[in-house]
Amino acid sequence: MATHAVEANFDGLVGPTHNYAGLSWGNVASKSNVNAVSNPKEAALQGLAKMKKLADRGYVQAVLPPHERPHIPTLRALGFAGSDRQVLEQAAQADPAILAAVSSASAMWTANAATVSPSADTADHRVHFTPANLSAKFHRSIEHKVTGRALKAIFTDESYFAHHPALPSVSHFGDEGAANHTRLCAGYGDPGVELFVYGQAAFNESAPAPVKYPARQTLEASRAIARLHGLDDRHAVFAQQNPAAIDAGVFHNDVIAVGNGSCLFYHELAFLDEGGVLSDIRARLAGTELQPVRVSAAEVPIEDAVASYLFNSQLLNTPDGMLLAVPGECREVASVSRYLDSLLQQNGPITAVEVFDVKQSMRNGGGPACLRLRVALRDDELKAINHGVIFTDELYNRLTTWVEGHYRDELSQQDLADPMLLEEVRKALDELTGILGLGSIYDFQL
Ligand SMILES: NCCC[C@H](NC(=O)CCC(=O)O)C(=O)O
Repeated sequence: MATHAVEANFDGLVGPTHNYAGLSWGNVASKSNVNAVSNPKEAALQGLAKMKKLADRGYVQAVLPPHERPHIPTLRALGFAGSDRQVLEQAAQADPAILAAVSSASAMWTANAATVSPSADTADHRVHFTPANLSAKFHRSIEHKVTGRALKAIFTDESYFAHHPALPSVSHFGDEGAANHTRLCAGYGDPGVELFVYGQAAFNESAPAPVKYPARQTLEASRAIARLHGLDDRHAVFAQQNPAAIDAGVFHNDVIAVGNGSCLFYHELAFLDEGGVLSDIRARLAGTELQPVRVSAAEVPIEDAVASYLFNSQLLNTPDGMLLAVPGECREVASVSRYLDSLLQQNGPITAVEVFDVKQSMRNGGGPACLRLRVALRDDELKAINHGVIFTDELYNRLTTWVEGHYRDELSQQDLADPMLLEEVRKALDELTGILGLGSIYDFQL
């Protein structure tokens, strides 16, 4: 009999400094909304509403905490000194771009928090976690330490869970976590095929690479993660992302493909070698047939896929098929809306579509799939985790009250220098670790 397991979705709770700083070259939405005034309260409530809707349908939903921002220890490491207030003041004066980078709420996109390999795939049969170094962007490269602390505070039992430090933080080992990793399997408890998608081979200068925008993930990083997690050749496939897709604004593979169970939903331009990817998966997938759902450029031009974030959807099992949880923007782009209608007529694995409003996050290039980290857990593993982060009606109510009490409904780039903001954030986060039962994970708490 197959082992029973579930997929738990760990959504990032949007932090109180959610703002639009245009920090991500290659991410079209981030660049085009630079300097817009954000609404952190609305952003956090939109995220909570998504979690609530999915929890209400019976999915195992959990939350990962936001990070401490602005991050004063990083500013100190860069030479700003004095009291916390003076550090802020100096940074704001000397280099507002640095202040913006250390103030980003980007840890909300937990698809980039880590790569997770379920125990059915790994050599020691534990669930393995490696926080992503996110070395391609300075504002994201400062996330992995606290991410690692949060994951260790949740997945505490070492007989079930193994934690690795992030890979060396240099471009050769650029790693963006689960956004470039998807798992195909029969059931969540069965051995699966982990598909690692990379943008570039770092140690081979003649290999194909994008020319306009950076490739954030390297083959060498993906291979290192597979080694660390104890995945042998039966459980890992490495595929190069189409460089042309990166140059069209597909900065992570989850902007152009998503997999769940035996289904791979993808755009024809997602991979450099589409046929090779499918046959590599098929050769390894046990107990089920791969069900590819391929979207052609004639149906949905790649620009429309990027503008709508069609593929940055959550693909979830339902009793009679799969649900595609899409961002609202999908109904605003004509080709995509038409495609979604036709998808439901196809008699394929995807049998339902539901729209989620995560506009605040979308304006920084993060859709429903970016906001969640998937962790497949056997029943005994699920039991072993710290349950303070599991979503219930009670937690939803507490977090909603917490957001309403601590978050601003407007934040501009100038506000990032406000010393009151730093105080508000620390007060809020200190309370949050109590609500979630995480102990001390932030630098200001240590
Ligand atoms: N998976 C979605 C990640 C989106 C994220 N955006 C940002 O960091 C934009 C932040 C800003 O521009 O203020 C990124 O590009 O890594």
